[in-house]
Amino acid sequence: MDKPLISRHLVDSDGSLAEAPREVPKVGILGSGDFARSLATRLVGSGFSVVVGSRNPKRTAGLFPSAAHVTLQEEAVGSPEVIFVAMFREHYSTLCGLSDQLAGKILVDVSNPTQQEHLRHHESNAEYLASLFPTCTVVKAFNVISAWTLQAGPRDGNRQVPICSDQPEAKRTVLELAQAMGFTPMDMGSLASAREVEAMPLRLLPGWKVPALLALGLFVFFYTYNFIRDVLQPYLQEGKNKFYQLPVSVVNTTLPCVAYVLLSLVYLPGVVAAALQLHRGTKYRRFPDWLDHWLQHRKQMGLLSFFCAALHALYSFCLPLRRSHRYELVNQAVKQVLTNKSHLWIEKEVWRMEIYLSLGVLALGTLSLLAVTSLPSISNSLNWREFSFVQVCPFLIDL
Ligand SMILES: NC(=O)C1=CN([C@@H]2O[C@H](COP(=O)(O)OP(=O)(O)OC[C@H]3O[C@@H](n4cnc5c(N)ncnc54)[C@H](OP(=O)(O)O)[C@@H]3O)[C@@H](O)[C@H]2O)C=CC1
Ligand SMILES: [Fe+3]
Repeated sequence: MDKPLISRHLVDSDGSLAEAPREVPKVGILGSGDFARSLATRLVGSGFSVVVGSRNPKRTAGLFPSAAHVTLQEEAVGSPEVIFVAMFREHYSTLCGLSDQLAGKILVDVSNPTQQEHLRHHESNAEYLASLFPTCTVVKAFNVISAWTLQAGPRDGNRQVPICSDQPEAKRTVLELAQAMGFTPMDMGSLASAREVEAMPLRLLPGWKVPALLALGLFVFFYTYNFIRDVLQPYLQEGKNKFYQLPVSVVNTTLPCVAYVLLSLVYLPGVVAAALQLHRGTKYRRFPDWLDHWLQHRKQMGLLSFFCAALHALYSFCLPLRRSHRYELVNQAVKQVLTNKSHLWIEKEVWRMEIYLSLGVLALGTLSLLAVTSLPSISNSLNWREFSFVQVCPFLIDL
């Protein structure tokens, strides 16, 4: 995305281009790492003029979109009112030489501490930055957004950006900036909340409670149904004792049911959302809360669906290991010898197994390939892997 998507030119009534009356808002970025690059790409794409401050602009300029101006730190902080500090906490103090140029500006702290750093420091990174630059206004924002999401663009699931600052005017400026970039800003109050905001990405498995409970509920429901159908009914009606099937067979029949329902719940909200947009005739209105929550849980439901499908594949490959299966095989072989008929060669079953095996190997191969190719993005986000998992789920469920 080299050029701004939002043109700053206006079209006159006669069709000719006229200059926009407003100046292109300029945003500064200090740092030239992964986050800075993705941020610059998104800002340029959202119509902002971007100036990047680097210790070594010659080396890093080629990594940024051509519309972004990459220069030395001291030159970059001159004109923009809003400056993103895309650096780690331990390097903040190296900026102290720029204090005079930075005076009166809005500094946006995007940093994320590690678990150890979070426990070690009692004040948040944003408050530390504010203490180093008392003449600036520090706003905490964008730390929950990965470099990958910034580059790929916000999705329904992860577009919320918590923002906090002690200065309402500066906070409003950054809120508007986040909105212009396609995110949904969330006002978290004063800078004292920064510690809480910085803890957000550290929370393990956020948003897993509802999908996990849903998967458990579905499992209990389908397990009970399969138990009644495959075990209880034959016992009551024909006196057959099939209770040995409870740990493996019934579980294995239940898993794909759960996987399919979860997978359909991953795709369904997208369809509902599209239908709602068509009905409303616009895509610029908020979805109702229930749909928003549902959309936000798609990643977790997709991964749980994949987990159930993978478990089903594993169980299916282990089925022939059971003693009961060996007994059935021997039983059939004896019958075959006695009746002199080839009962064991059931053409349909043979083909079924061949196709299952080949699909299984294909799915495993694809998964390994995806795992290898997604390694570079692992540090950034789960999104790509979520996409891959959801795509391969139907293959695995069919096993
Ligand atoms: N990567 C991500 O997905 C996310 C990152 N963040 C936060 O963004 C910030 C930057 O992260 P990221 O871009 O991944 O990190 P990188 O290591 O890729 O980039 C850090 C940048 O800091 C600059 N820098 C300035 N002074 C120093 C110094 N003394 N020593 C080393 N580097 C220095 C460097 O730019 P130069 O050499 O040009 O001066 C360097 O490119 C961090 O605080 C991180 O927590 C937040 C959310 C997500
Ligand atoms: Fe199956």
